[in-house]
Amino acid sequence: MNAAIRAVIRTAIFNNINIVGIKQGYEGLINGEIEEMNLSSVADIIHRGGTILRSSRSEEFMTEEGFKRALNVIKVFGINGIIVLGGDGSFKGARKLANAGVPTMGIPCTIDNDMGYTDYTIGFFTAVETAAEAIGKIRDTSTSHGRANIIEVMGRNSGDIALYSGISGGAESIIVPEIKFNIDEVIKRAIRGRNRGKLHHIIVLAEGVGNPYDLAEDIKEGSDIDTRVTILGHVQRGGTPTSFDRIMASEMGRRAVELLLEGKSGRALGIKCNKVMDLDIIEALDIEKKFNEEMYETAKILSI
Ligand SMILES: Nc1ncnc2c1ncn2[C@@H]1O[C@H](COP(=O)(O)OP(=O)(O)OP(=O)(O)O)[C@@H](O)[C@H]1O
Ligand SMILES: O=P(O)(O)OC[C@H]1O[C@](O)(CO)[C@@H](O)[C@@H]1O
Repeated sequence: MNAAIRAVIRTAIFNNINIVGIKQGYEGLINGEIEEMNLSSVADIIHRGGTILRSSRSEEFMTEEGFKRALNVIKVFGINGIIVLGGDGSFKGARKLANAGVPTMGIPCTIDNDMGYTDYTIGFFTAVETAAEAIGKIRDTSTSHGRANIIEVMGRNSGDIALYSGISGGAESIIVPEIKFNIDEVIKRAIRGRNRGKLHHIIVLAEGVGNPYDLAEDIKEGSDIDTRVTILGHVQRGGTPTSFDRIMASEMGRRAVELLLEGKSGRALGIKCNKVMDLDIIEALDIEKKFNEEMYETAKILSI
């Protein structure tokens, strides 16, 4: 996210526009936590994880009263345009602001990659990299002990982190919310692997599909293979961003400012076939995220 903040601020300054940073997302907007930004405000952050502006989940912004307060702060601070960095929840807020007459742009920043209108969201590949690295490390101990290891990754309702990190990490099974899973098939794979001399066994589980500890019990019972669980958790939300994330963030950040300068509002930035694009934020939110079943099939074929 920092790379996107840097791109927005530098592009604004390049175009001689005064720019402020709103701290803590919509919560900070309501409370007037707003700071003047300059070239140095974003120095030395392109390679840092997290966000210098910090983040929050704001219940208040979703109330009529809270939203009115936000509009008032926008007026008081003389803000003529807002660039929202976040996932679909943040975009719903951005759409509301645009409908209320505040020129608004949305840049997709979420590790979940759960926004249907864009191929990728900023942060996703960094989370995948972290998960894949963890899988590699767990695979070493899986081999040493001859165990099965379940690694639960994040993604809310999206299985993309599980799918991409599972393929990168050579997982034997990948369990995602989009595809109904069959425990017998998972057990069969574990037994098949063991019978042909495989020492490790990696199962990547997307959060929310099921309890990883129950799954471990079932695998142990069905295959007689000792099975351990690792829940990766928030480690996936930090760390040095990948170059691809930084590049997407830089391109989208620049474009978001330029679109505002062109007088546009209510647009969602995204990436399609390696090109930065934008479309109406209402349309963007209506596009359903499609799970990449072909890629899932690849994972199944390769882990035979
Ligand atoms: N329907 C809505 N209308 C107005 N504002 C909303 C709406 N949904 C969410 N928001 C605002 O956007 C904020 C961020 O949304 P949310 O917590 O869902 O995260 P997100 O943007 O989807 O990103 P993440 O991927 O981190 O979950 C919420 O805390 C809330 O203030
Ligand atoms: O950090 P919190 O508020 O518990 O939210 C966790 C959720 O946020 C995400 O990390 C990003 O949306 C999801 O993958 C996860 O389900």
